[in-house]
Amino acid sequence: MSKVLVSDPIDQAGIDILSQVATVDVKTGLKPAELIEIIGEYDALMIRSGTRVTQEIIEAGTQLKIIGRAGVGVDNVDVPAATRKGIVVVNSPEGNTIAAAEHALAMMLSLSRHIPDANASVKKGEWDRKTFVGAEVYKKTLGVVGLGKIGSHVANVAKAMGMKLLAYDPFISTERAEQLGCQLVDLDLLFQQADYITLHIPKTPETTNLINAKTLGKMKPTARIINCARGGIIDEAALAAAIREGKIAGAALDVFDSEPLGESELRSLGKDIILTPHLGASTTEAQVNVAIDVAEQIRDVLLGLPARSAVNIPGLGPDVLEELKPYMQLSETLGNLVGQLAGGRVETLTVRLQGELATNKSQPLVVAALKGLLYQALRERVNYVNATIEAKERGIRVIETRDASARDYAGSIHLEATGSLGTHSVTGALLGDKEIHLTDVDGFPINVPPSKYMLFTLHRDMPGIIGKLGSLLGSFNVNIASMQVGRKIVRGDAVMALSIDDPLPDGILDEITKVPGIRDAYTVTL
Ligand SMILES: NC(=O)C1=CN([C@@H]2O[C@H](COP(=O)(O)OP(=O)(O)OC[C@H]3O[C@@H](n4cnc5c(N)ncnc54)[C@H](O)[C@@H]3O)[C@@H](O)[C@H]2O)C=CC1
Ligand SMILES: O=C(O)CCC(=O)C(=O)O
Repeated sequence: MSKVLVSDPIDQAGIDILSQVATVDVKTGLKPAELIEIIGEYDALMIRSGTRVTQEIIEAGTQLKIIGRAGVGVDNVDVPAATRKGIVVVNSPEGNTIAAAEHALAMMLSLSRHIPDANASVKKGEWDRKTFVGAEVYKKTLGVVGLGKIGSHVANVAKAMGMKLLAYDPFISTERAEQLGCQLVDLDLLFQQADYITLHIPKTPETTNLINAKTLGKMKPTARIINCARGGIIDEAALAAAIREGKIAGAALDVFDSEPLGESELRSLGKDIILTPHLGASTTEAQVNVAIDVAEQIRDVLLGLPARSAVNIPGLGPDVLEELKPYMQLSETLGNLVGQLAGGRVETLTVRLQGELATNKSQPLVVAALKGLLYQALRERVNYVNATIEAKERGIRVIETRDASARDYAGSIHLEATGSLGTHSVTGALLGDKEIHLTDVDGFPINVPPSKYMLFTLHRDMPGIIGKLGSLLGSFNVNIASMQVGRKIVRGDAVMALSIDDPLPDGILDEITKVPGIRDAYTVTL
């Protein structure tokens, strides 16, 4: 049974899902050295923002197949190091969207009305109504930096509160911004005009210290900044100075350059600053959502299935993935089969998507074909993450083609592998209840479901040949489960596909090719 380590607190709903397929150890608060010491035992690691998964930890995770981040940001995971080792990194892109958006909105209102300090004052026994006079958000301008999932929800609610909305996000369209009631503007204009600025962007080289002494200098003295995105987007020293000097009115921060927040001037700015300990996702609902979302993906990957929100493989929406999953399995099976037929080193793999599949996203199907192709060489070390890199490193040239006119089956995949021992091709489709069928081998039409052990022969279509092969296999105690011949013309060349119950004993292939009329024989394990 697989083993999963959960190294940050996650909801029991996630543990229950993981327990369906794995032994789950929950060990929170581990020091890096302690994690390095034990990570080698585990197939999967599930974290929140508390665990920093460094290259060292990834190197020590010799069995690791997947790292699951129960949340959005994966900046606490060395994703390139994981990718190099073929480890899938998954997150929960939407599970805590509402929680984070509501936290940002709560921060904005709390900051405007000094709620935290007023509350603390009353709890101390005071009744001070003068100090805590606030400002309304109604008819004020909110500048949303990053109009993704969280930024969009914030914009929607802020619009309902009567705020005027400006947005800056270089990666979204004017139409999308307009749908959300936002005017898309450049950053300078947003800084100059906004009464409130809320950040909903990832931390990247471009966004690091986006809010600095210079940009703070462009803002209104009444401006307030909310950061529930990532620490490091704001230069904290510059922000503290700007508030202290009255260059802006205040800030509400949930995230910090270094967490937990240590000694910091930010703590001494009174009612003009609100600080929360990275609570954006800390709602019961969000924690259930992210735990289930990520645990399901870990379960799927441990069962050999693709993950729906992997950050280091081609991104696919859950709907698309659901539709594509059976075809990915088809493509992988065909890749494995054609790799074994080709035998030696494959130099070129041609992937042709046919019929209805011709209009589909090809990248996941190509990756799946490569995963299958490389399986014999790399076994469990090849996966959806590293298949492309591994193929590239082996110098395998990949050609993608499409043929929408191929109409034998609704959608089919044709793979052709050319290598040191020649060229072989296979085609497959999903029939009936999405069952994989091989529909062509080396240009000969067949219709067989693949089985674990198979034998393929290339022979002359002539009387007696099937009987001779059957007797030969019988003499080696090999039981044939099914057999089919594919031929183009009577008494011409033909292919025989046999499903057998056990692997072929050593030496039998040579005997098979000695049968008059049989030119070649290939044994395959799928
Ligand atoms: N405080 C907390 O507990 C939580 C924080 N977060 C953080 O919130 C942030 C936003 O998350 P989502 O909305 O889910 O992400 P998202 O990916 O849906 O949206 C991010 C948006 O930022 C935009 N963007 C990227 N680079 C930009 C740039 N240089 N300038 C302006 N816009 C840029 C993107 O186009 C995208 O629209 C992330 O940093 C995430 O880690 C998310 C959940 C909880
Ligand atoms: O796990 C958490 O509480 C932090 C959430 C977060 O920051 C994120 O999802 O990006």
